[in-house]
Amino acid sequence: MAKGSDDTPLMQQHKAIKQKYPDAILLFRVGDFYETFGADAITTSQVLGITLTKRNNGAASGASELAGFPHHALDTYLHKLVKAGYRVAVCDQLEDPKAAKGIVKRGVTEMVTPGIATNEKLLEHNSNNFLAGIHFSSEDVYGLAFLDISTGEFFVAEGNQEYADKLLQTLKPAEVIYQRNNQKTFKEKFGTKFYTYTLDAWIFDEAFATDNLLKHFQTHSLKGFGIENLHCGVIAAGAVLHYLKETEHPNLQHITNIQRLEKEDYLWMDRFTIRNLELLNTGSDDQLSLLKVLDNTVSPMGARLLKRWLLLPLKDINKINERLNAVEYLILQTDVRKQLQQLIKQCGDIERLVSRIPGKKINPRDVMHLAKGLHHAEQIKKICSNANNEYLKRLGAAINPCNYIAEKIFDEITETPPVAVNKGGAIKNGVSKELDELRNIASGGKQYLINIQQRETEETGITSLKIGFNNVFGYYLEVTNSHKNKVPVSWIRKQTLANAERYITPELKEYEEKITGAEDKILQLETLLYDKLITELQDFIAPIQNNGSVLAVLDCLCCFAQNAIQYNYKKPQLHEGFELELKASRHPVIERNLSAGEQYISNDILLDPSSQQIIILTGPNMSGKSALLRQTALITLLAHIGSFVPADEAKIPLTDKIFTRVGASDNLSGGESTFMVEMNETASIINNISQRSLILLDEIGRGTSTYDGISIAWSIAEFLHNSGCAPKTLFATHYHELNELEVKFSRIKNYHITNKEVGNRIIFLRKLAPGGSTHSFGIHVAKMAGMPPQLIDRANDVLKQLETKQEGSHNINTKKITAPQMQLSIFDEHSTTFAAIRELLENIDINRLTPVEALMKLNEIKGLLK
Ligand SMILES: Nc1ncnc2c1ncn2[C@@H]1O[C@H](COP(=O)(O)OP(=O)(O)OP(=O)(O)O)[C@@H](O)[C@H]1O
Repeated sequence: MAKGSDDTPLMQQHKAIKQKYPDAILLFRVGDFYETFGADAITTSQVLGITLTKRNNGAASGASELAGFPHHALDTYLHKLVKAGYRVAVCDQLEDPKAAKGIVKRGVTEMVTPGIATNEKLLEHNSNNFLAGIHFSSEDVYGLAFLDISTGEFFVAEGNQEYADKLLQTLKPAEVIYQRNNQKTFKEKFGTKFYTYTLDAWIFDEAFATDNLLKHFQTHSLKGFGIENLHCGVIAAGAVLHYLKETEHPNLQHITNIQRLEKEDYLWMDRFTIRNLELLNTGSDDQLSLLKVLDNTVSPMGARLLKRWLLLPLKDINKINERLNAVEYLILQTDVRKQLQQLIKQCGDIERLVSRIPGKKINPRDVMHLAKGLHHAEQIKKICSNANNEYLKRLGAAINPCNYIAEKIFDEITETPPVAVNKGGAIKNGVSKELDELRNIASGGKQYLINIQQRETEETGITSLKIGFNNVFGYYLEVTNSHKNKVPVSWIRKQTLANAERYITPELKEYEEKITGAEDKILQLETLLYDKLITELQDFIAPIQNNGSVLAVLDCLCCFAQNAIQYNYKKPQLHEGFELELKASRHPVIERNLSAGEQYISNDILLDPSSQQIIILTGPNMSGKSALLRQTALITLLAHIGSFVPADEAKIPLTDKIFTRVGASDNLSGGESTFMVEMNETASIINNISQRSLILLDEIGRGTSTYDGISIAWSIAEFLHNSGCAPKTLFATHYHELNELEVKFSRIKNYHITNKEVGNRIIFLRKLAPGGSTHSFGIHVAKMAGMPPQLIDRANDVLKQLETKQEGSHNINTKKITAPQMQLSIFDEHSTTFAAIRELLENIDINRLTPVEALMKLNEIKGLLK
């Protein structure tokens, strides 16, 4: 504390602490309030909508801004500040103010930031809240660590920029920390959407990081975790642990493991694919995502795991089959599944409850919940051990019901304990002799007061005599004015009310001291006993946490079984060959979105690298091309997470990567409609394909002029065909010129989606059929839109000319097209309408015209006719 300062001692203390946390809002506990001062107060009052006042700090500094709120409202206000993007340091009183000599000792007990949140209000129960650390090496190697402090899950990974980006986009950390001098690079490589915080360079040092990890896990090497050769990953993980300590989070005993996220273990989907397939979000609230359709889990642990499974599908056929077989068993054994779901549901969020044990933030009600959860876990263990399925048996064996501590909790904690231990009544009778005695005194003392009241009433004849209590002078005897004259002289008057007087007696005071003394002692003793129990509970963190992970897996398996029954999904056959064969397959999300009475038309799909590697898919707008492409990818993905699939039969080859690319104009709402983006995205496929990849191209090339688009689409298809690794590809397009590819390349096949014209209407049959379609669908749609027949005839005419020209030359000049034979006799050649249409047509540069623009031009012409 600076001597000679004119600030009050309290403000000097505030200044000294604030200096250590300059970029955080300091919530400074003063009595029953958390106060903020100066700039912090201005921000806090704005964010929380609380009053901003001034406070006199001492002679020199004058007045400073002040904003505060009662201490019991901390949870509510803290999460608002953090949600608004602020870092908040909570500064508490570190000693009992009554016992303090001079100014109360204060210190920051916790720093809360978006990535380090344990408060339920800041967390979504079905999503992880990851803090990520990222380390950049001089080569293209990135080390990443992801830690969810609210569950104890800790992952580490290493890879190139694309992998780093994919993990960041997939796990969506709430906060990313990295080295201060990498600020520019981080923004260039990963964008500006993440909440970030930068740290000093010295923290990103391998020896320092290794030391941090070894100390934390209390091991001699990192070999046991299989991460010792992930040099950059270890640095990132070490930095994350350091950051937790720096932000006053020393109690990390629930972080018991660190897992390696190996790129090669998972089916790869880049972020365009995750977005295009609408796995997690659709961009519209009333549309379902795949996750929403699939998520019938019954616990938050299961919901969080399902999300991870969806984003990181397996590539190991044995592990996938293990899940599929367990799901099959749970479908057949409905009772087993229902019992498991019922029990898992009652267990609560074990992972998040456990994370509150190390800092002793777990309350008596949570502890009781945990003990009940352990009882349920024991029953789950029994059910799984009796199951006729190896994987379920193994999962059952992994559950540890921790009987000792569960029984101890049941023995010591009351059936319905209070939320806060200092409210009293958390510890059962019979746990401590001393506590029982004190409770007898407290309740016996109260009885004694009742006896005094009765005795004095009889002796004095004051029939209205009452014993009451207030905080100013404790217990008192209250006498209404009509009985005032009967009051004995030995009573001491303390208060006069409108119609009564209040008195105390020495006897009353004596018992009062006994009672209140006992009550204080009871609370102290209960807190002590509770604390002892929690200390013991700390030894069980690892097994309880492991139970949480096992329950999450069981929840997901039961959920898959339930989905299979409810949605009529079938077991896929994973194989190590390359053919993909689906019988009567459906789109899992669209079929759930259909209105009553509508039915999803199923389709057979075959992709075989030796004969039908690439399918060119044509069909009118809205016929179902994109749906067919996506259902192929989604079924492949579902099979790789161990789920049954929406198809009567599905032979799925082990797949290493799924790529989907959508032609730019489909992405207009995402603000990424440039052709450049489309080409960038497609280029990354070309550079990453393998024999086991599945590629979906939806109208690639349409972001540029027709001829450019066709040429690019053509050459991409040709490249994929001749690439040597024969990746399976579905290519939806409106360019029926691409049907020519089938003639030239042996493994490219044309398919179309059927439809039927009935009068003025088009009926979508939505069946996949061999052969390309040759229709000019744009003109067809114009006809459906009600354009005049003459105009449609003329459009067909122009189209024919264009097609003839195209066959002869690729450099069509619209100016050279023969002037139309005027059939639009309704116009006088010299009329203004005719002139306007002519000018419009002459100004069209067909080379640059996309199909959508052509439609809009037709619409413009129609407008001129009115
Ligand atoms: N097999 C099907 N059964 C029932 N409805 C379907 C089917 N396929 C698609 N649909 C419905 O048709 C709509 C349009 O499908 P989709 O977007 O796949 O058409 P598209 O041919 O790709 O159209 P465009 O060429 O305009 O992009 C879907 O949103 C869905 O509601």
